[in-house]
Amino acid sequence: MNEDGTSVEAIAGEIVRGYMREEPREKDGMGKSKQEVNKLKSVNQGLIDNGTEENRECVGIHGRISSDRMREYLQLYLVVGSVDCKEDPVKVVSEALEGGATLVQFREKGPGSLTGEARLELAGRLRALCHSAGALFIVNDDVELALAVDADGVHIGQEDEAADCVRARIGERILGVSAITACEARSAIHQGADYLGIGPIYPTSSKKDARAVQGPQVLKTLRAQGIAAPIVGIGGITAARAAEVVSARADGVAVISAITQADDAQGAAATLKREVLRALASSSSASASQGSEA
Ligand SMILES: Cc1ncc(COP(=O)(O)OP(=O)(O)O)c(N)n1
Ligand SMILES: Cc1nc(C(=O)O)sc1CCOP(=O)(O)O
Ligand SMILES: [Mg+2]
Repeated sequence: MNEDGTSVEAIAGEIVRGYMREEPREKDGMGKSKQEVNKLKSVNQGLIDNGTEENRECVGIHGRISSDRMREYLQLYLVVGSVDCKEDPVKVVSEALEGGATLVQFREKGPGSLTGEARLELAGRLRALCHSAGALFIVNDDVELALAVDADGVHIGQEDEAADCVRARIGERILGVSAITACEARSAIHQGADYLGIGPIYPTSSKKDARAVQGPQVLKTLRAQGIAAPIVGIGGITAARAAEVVSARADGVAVISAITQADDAQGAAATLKREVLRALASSSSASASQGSEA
């Protein structure tokens, strides 16, 4: 509850309704024309429109997201908070979406991060941007914030609230869980995870309390141990390393610095996306030719 007696949910509702009322509009908050927004949507395949039936399918009205759909959204996953960005986070996210990011996680944590209404407002703003571009919007750690801004889902780690409790609180929204062992992965899936975040694959400077570096081998090992769930690799991933991560059988890559610290966030996202798509195509043609030899 705020000092004036308004609840966080009420403020969030107003913010989110404000964005939803205004869309679609001739120009969005970033000054994009309808044509530009449509172009963004076509960059992001598997599209959702804010407030349409197709959008609701992704966020839980029609049941949990399918694994196939989840895999598509994991292709280029931007994890972002205001402290990660060299520039205005709204600009960074907008450019990343233009470059082809398919999912954005709002991870507003650490020294200097936003709190209270500013945090809520930024979350609402990024959610609206993501939906305008046909991307998903997920909140890190904070279930209350995710529900307040009507996010598509929540990402939690092994040290956060238990996955089954979060699943109960978020209904059919998307649940992502961090894991590195097959035991953690199986338990997360059993408790309702829709995808797994596996890392750090490489050394990272973006998370001070990251676990030991795993290398891409962890992905192959998990697959060999029968973990078939949608997986995104995270930690130290750059455009030069993205193909290696996907070839090790991740469905996509999650990055902070490769986009938020780039001079050209759109270009960085586009290059990452191209590498991911190229690696996915060559993995699927390799498995098709293995199948035809069998
Ligand atoms: C996609 C993705 N994978 C892993 C993480 C890390 O989550 P967690 O271990 O809970 O650490 P914090 O991000 O909360 O510091 C993630 N955020 N996203
Ligand atoms: C948020 C996060 N989680 C990690 C994990 O290993 O679970 S690594 C990480 C930070 C990723 O940032 P960058 O792309 O800049 O390395
Ligand atoms: Mg966490």
